[in-house]
Amino acid sequence: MVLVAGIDSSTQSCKVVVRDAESGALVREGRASHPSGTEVDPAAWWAALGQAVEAAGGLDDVAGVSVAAQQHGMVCLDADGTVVRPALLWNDTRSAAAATALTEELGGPEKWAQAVGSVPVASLTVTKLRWLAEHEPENAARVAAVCLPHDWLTWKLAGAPGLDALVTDRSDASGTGYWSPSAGEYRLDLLDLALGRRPVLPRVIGPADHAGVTKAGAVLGAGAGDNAGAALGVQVEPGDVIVSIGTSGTAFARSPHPASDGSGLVNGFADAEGTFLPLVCTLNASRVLDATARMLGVDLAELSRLALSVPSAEGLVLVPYLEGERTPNKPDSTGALHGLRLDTATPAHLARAAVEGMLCSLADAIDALAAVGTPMSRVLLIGGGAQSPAVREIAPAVFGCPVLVPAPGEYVADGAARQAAWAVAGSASPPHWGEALSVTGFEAPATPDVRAAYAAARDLTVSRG
Ligand SMILES: Nc1ncnc2c1ncn2[C@@H]1O[C@H](COP(=O)(O)OP(=O)(O)O)[C@@H](O)[C@H]1O
Ligand SMILES: O=C(CO)[C@@H](O)[C@H](O)COP(=O)(O)O
Repeated sequence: MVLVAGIDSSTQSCKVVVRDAESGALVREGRASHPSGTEVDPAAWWAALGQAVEAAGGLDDVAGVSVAAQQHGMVCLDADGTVVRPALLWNDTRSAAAATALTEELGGPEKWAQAVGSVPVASLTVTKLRWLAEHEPENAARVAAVCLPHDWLTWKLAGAPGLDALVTDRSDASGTGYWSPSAGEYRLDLLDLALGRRPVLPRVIGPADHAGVTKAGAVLGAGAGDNAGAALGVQVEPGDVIVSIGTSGTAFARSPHPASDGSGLVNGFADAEGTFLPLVCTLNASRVLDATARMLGVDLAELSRLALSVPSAEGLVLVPYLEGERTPNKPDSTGALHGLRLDTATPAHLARAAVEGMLCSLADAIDALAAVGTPMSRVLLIGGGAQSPAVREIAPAVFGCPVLVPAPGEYVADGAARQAAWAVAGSASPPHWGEALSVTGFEAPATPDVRAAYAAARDLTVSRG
């Protein structure tokens, strides 16, 4: 049996799956936690990857490995390949003012959407480089190469062979803000605009190309951004919209055409199969449930039970912008509770409002995807938050359509493993694994009143000052 491994280095943890390259059958798996915070020393990801690999029984017997990871994080290397400063993650909002300035300097949001498919917000790497140039000029001067979390981990797995060996893939390059998905080329002028010069950038290789070999001789795949990895892992079909509830909330679909949305709501990313992946991303998803459970002094299972113990939050609205927000672009916002009455001041109503508020922000994300013409025939719910019974049952009511939940799994790591199998096989398209995706369907009458109450409340927030 030929084995392949897939790695998901996500915001909260590192997950490794080892699968049969031909059938896709799961052979073994492992995971390890990442530190919290919005800036992280990449060494912590490398240590977690080592632990997760060990928990998965090692990689000495695999023929191929690919890494998918959280997108956008700025990893700066000096001329010796040493990390210059802790990586600024996708959910770090300190570069919000840089995003506004860059947007104006190029001539407005529409110009950026045309240039690179996305309008700068604090999440995009290009804004983090501008922040570095302005706030840490000494560190900026030491930067010899800039890469992303998955690029850096792939390079480490290859033995960190020199800056010229850095590679990335289309999906993650498309989240930098200096690579054009429609042209398939870096926009070095935008790198100049942000940083004032042009450090080494990873070479962008094709979806089934080889990024090198590991010490043990396994082929390294190109890797991917985690959402593109999930699309590969779910074996997404035309018309599928994937909604992922992890640290980030995302809604995305594969598309044959690049997206360009001057409103900034939709990111016109590339996917990991040679086409495109229009995507909307929020900063507040599963952690809204974690935080509400903490406030109520209960675990996630009890939070879910409480949320389902009342038929509605009865006008209580939780605006979920606890980390500020990316979509809509409100980096300085805070969360809020509106409509509180004596009779709704109960743990059950608060639990319900948290689930509904988080889902309403994702319903807005689905609407934004629809507004750029994304075909939608079914909605699939994945990510850690999709394990919550309350999320599964309330999502179809808030989204106003049936929701399918695939069997629990590590779909990002699975996508990376499928890419590794593709790289090993050298075939024209990725291998088809197994039967049709096993899903459970959830349906509920639509609750437009919940969306309306949320729409009336979502802008009523105070800034974090
Ligand atoms: N049963 C559950 N109910 C609600 N949330 C859950 C449940 N199980 C896991 N989660 C949430 O999933 C999140 C982690 O999901 P994951 O998709 O791995 O995130 P990331 O990819 O951002 O690291 C955590 O915030 C955790 O609270
Ligand atoms: O910024 C984005 C997508 O644009 C996020 O989706 C990150 O890629 C982090 O993903 P998770 O760790 O939450 O899965």
